[in-house]
Order: sequence, then structure tokens, then C-alpha cells
Amino acid sequence: MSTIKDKIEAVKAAIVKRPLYCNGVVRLDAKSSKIFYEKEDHTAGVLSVASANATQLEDLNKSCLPATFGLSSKDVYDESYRKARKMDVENFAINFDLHAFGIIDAIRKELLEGPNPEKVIKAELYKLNVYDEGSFFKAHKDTPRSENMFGSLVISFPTPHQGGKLLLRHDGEEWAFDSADILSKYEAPFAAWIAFYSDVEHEVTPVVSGHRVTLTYNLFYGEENEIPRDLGTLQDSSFATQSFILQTAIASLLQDDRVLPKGGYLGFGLRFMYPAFGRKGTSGLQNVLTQLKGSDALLKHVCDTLSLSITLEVVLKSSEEPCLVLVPEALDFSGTEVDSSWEWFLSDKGAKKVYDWESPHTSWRYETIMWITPPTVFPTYDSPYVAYGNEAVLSHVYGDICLVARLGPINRRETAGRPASPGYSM
Ligand SMILES: O=C(O)CCC(=O)C(=O)O
Ligand SMILES: [Fe+2]
Repeated sequence: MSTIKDKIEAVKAAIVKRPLYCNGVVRLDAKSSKIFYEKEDHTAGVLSVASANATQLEDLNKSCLPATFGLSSKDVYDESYRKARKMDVENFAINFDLHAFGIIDAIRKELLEGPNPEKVIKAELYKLNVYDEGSFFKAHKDTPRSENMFGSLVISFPTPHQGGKLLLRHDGEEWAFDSADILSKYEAPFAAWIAFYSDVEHEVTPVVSGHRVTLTYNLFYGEENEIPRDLGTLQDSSFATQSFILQTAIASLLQDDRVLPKGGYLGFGLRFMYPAFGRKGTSGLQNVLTQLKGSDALLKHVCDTLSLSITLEVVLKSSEEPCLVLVPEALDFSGTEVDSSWEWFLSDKGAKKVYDWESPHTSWRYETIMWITPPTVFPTYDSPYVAYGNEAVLSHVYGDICLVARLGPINRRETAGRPASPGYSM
């Protein structure tokens, strides 16, 4: 018989990494390659990204402004962190139709795979950027502009340049998107695009020569009542296989009477971060369940299939007992008086204390949790959310959360209702 540790490892291994970016190329034509823009002297300029020469590109570059980035709640200009130029959307126009190029459909299929294929995606044009020789953007995450924002899209044009690779990093892995290299393989003018979850760390390496011209878009989930366009793509088969494997591994844990025999929680640290602020109350955080990305979405799908009751929780270290505190809503401790009784602050928030299943300490009052993948645990009352990104905003920053499934006792695993909140009312 395999040990519980083996079974936990099997579940971990079955939470496979789903892609966190997708990319492609599109063929430009006369209509989609012209940029009309406002020059410094307020006259109009025009250039074709398919055929612009160095003088025309320098003209566009000069009409841009230095690009800032967000540091906590301020937009700052610092050439040691970001050297690039930008133009805001009110100062240029381009007839680049993401839907007609099939880019939106590709993102829906490849990034919102699985249970999300019919989600409406809204892409909001954000900036035009010019990276000339020596320009770069050091590692950052893109600032979420609302709680519905899930990704970023970059279009890179075939303007002559070398360098300026976009590097993505997550969980110790790195991917390179070298649009200059990709586009140099085509004789006809193409644009290269990449969409990625915006909480994935990324950087632009220095441009060695020429002008790297890009458009950036913010990607949002649209409103429920918006009609999806071209709902052609459906479930991909790898998702179905992966969810079957994960389901089998979790089911094997649930059937094991050594695993939380009296019931308790299975806990999963999530792979991605989600915009947290502005999600008021418990329902605000729980709405993230409909917006999970990649393998986090896979996990939710499997828990739903197994009829497990799941919630999202912020995890804090208890200051009172050797256990953790799960809180089902996004927390903002700023402005809160911090004293030794800070945990009472959580009493009306459905917080619950949980002991690790292997802990030598237990309490008859609190439940037990078995972590499958480790959570990010925030030290007591420090604000669990940090703000850093490509633009300063006060209202939306990313938060680390975990997913917990509440289990009933052996043979009645799925009977546990919504997680109760023991602990604070006594
Ligand atoms: O130009 C790129 O490839 C990425 C730019 C970027 O990360 C940003 O503007 O936030
Ligand atoms: Fe960025």
C-alpha cells in the first residue's frame, strides 16, 4: 500500500503546469501597418511599421515621451530600471484588429483553456512603445488595472532592430520571446504577438540596434452579458487528460482512511497571483474562483467534478497558537491599529484556525489541514499585498491566495458544506 506521502506526491505531480503564455505571428497589410500619430508640434505624422526607415522611426521616437513605471503608488522615471519611450492612446491610431487576426480566439483557447473557453475577452490598447538602441525594461509584473484583468498582450512590429528580447519567468523557469529573430525569418511583413498572465515576471533585454516598436494591451474578462465573438474553440484534449489524472490522484487520497479520517481541509498553494484589492468582502475574493489561470483552473475543475466544497483563502500565521489562520477575504490592514489582539479583527470575516495534519500540537476546537502544495503564508498582520508593476495604481495589486477543499469524514468526503468558521466566536 502506498504511503500518504506517496499519494500527496501523486496529486502534486498531477497538478501539471499549464502554459502561462501563448504567441504567434500575423501577416501585416497596408491597412494594419499604418500608425498615425501626433508630433511634438501637434502636427500629424504617419508611418508604416512594415516599411519605415530609420529616419521615420526616429521621428516617431522623438514624438514619444520617456516611459515611467510604477513603484508602490508612484509612477517614477528611472533610466536604470526602464529606458524606453511611450505614446499614450490619445496620441496615436492604428487599424490593428485583434479579432480579425484571430489573436483573441487564440488567447481564449490557449490561455483560458479548460472550463473557461467561452469567456469573453476584452483587450484594451494601452501604449505604443519605442525601444531604441540601449533601451530595456527590467523585471516587473504588470499592474492589474482592475480585478478583471488577467493578462497582457504585446505586439512587436517588423521595424529593423536587434536585441530587445522579452523574457518571462515563473517558478524558476524562463522563456524567451525574441521577436526580432522570429520576424527576421519572414520576407513579407509580419508582426509577432505574445500574451501572458500579467502576474508573470517579465523583462525586456537591451535593444542592441534599431527601433523595437510595440503595442501593449491589457486583457480583461468581459462582462457576463457580453456576447462572445467567434465561439469556435472548445475544450482542448490535453486539459481533459490532465484533469482525469489529477482527479484519480485526489480520489485516491480521499478514499484513504488515514487521510483526515474525521474530515478537515486539503490545501493547495496557487501557482498564480490574482488582483486582490477592490475585492470587497468574502464574495469579492470568492469571485476569483471563476477567473483562475492555468493549472489553478485545472485544480478547481477537478474539485468541482469531485463535488468538493472549495474556497479561496488568505493564509496568515496565528500570533496566538502554533497554527495558521485562513481568511476567506482580501485583507487590507493599512490603517488598522496593530496590537496583540489583532486576530479579533478577523472574527467577523469568517476566519478559521487550522492545524497542520502532522503538527504535534492540535486542538479539539480547530480543524486539520493537509497541504498538498505549500501556501504562501503571510507573517501575522503585515499587509499581504505588495504593489509593484508597470504603472502605479492604488486600488489593485496582486495577492497570494490558496485554495482549500473542505472534506467530510471518510466515506462522506463531499458532504462537508461551505467551510465553517470555528475559533473566533468562542
Ligand atoms: O515590450 C515588451 O515586450 C513588454 C513591455 C512591458 O513589459 C510593459 O510595457 O509593461
Ligand atoms: Fe510589462
